[in-house]
Amino acid sequence: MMIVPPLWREAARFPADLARSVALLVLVFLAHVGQAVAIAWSMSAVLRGQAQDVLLALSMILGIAMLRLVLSLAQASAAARLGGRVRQAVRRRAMEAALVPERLHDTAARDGSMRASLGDGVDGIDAYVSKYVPAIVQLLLTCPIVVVVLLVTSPWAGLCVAAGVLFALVGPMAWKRMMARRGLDHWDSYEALSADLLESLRGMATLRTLGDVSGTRERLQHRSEALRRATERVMRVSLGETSVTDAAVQGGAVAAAAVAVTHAVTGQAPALEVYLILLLSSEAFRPVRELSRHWHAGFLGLTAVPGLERIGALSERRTAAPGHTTSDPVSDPEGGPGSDRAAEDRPADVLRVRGLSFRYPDAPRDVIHDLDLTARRGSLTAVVGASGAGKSTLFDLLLGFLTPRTGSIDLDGRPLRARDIAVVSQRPVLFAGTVRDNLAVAGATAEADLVEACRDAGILDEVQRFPRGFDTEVTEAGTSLSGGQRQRLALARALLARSPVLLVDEPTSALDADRSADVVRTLHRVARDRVVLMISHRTETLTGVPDVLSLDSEHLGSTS
Ligand SMILES: Nc1ncnc2c1ncn2[C@@H]1O[C@H](COP(=O)(O)OP(=O)(O)OP(=O)(O)O)[C@@H](O)[C@H]1O
Repeated sequence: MMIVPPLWREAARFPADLARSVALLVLVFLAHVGQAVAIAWSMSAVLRGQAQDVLLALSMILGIAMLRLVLSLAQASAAARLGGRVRQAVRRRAMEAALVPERLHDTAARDGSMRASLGDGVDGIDAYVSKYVPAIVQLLLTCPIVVVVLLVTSPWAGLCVAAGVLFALVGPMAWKRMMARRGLDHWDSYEALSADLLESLRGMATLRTLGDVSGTRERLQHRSEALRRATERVMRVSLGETSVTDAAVQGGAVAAAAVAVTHAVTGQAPALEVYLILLLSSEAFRPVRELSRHWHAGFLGLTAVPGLERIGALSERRTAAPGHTTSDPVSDPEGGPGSDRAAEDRPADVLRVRGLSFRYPDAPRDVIHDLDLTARRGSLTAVVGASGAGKSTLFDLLLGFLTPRTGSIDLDGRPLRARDIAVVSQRPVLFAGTVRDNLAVAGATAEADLVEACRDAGILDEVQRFPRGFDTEVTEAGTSLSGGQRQRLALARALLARSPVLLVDEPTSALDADRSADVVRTLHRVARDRVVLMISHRTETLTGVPDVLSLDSEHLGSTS
């Protein structure tokens, strides 16, 4: 028996569904017992030559069989409902825990592991909760009743069955720890293979360029081999568990049958009792056999728990990456950076950063130290600095993805909120869907707005040349578009957000000189209506920018 407390808690979150599933399972079991009693009665009636009783017993058997069929169907449906609800709740919590800005800086997080936990891990929990938990409860409720009935009918037969049930339950516990260890090893191997595979697929271009495709294939084959070995080890344990359970069940049933035969031979008990002992002792082991049948379900659930706990799917509270908090000082309570669809058309005048300091966990010193910065509506503000100077960190602080150690970030004298900001990153993310879907992430969907934003971002002519215009499908991660097109589409999306602050990280890195000049002109124009802060590595983009701020190793100082 594998009792996993976190999974019992998941089941207990839906007490009505759990109770319905267990109650129906118990009723199905009682139907089996009723049928066994009716069979015993019919057989003894045959022996006694009482045709009327035989007919009555046979119709009872038939009636109970029909009832059992209906109950079994209802039970399967109740179990599926319970499993489905638990699965949905766990996935919801996993999404809440995963889609947080802190994850951006969680250096231990691997997307492939997350995918494995959300897919097979959650399925494992469903199986445990919908099949294994009700089977345990059923066993605990029903086995003692049948054993007591048997003890009353024939103490020896009752004792044989009780010993068999106990041995079937306690026997496999002898290697419980080994079972858990092998299960977790198996899960770790599976997670590692999933994560490596996903990263290899994403990095295929790099692997090809570096000529390491075959090396990666080999590494994945090693992983796959490790998973195969782990699976075999698990199967061996499973075989052991099944053998012990089977031996206990068969041993108990045979011993009880021997007692029944002895009664029959010595004439100690009437035929009805002998048949009852034979049939009930078999029924007493039914819950044990069912539990054993769901062993795999229980095991899947058991192994999925650590992965799901790691991503915070088994607790209501959001988990933060190590060293970070889930609080968001630059956004208001309703609007975390994840809920920041910009809603405000109202322009703001000045973004002011005062005394800002930040240090990465375990880093020896601040990456941003006592930083002051002012960016105003009306003209473009650029931030320059050597690689590693902290430009991206500054943006992450402004966006609320990181929590400053000290300092404040204000917009027109009030704390900056995540929803005040639209952002164009160096490697903008586009999602699978149409061009329109990708632009609609920012909120506005009116055709005229899309056209205007795309024109401003210098992408309109290309979108209009696409076979289906705004309804052209963009493949996952925008791979069907060029780097420059992705960047300009992201700029259009940011313009549509109409946020009072626009952060742009090197907006021209993927553009040719003409396009680059166009985009910079657009930014100058946009900066008349909102605060625009631009990270720049290219000096040509700084032409005409009145405020160029240089981020040196520890603080920001104006060079303009
Ligand atoms: N998650 C992290 N954990 C620890 N240190 C980090 C982390 N992210 C960045 N750093 C460190 O912080 C410093 C600033 O990094 P940041 O990415 O902000 O620089 P940057 O100016 O944007 O560089 P680039 O121009 O190359 O993009 C670097 O020394 C970097 O190694």
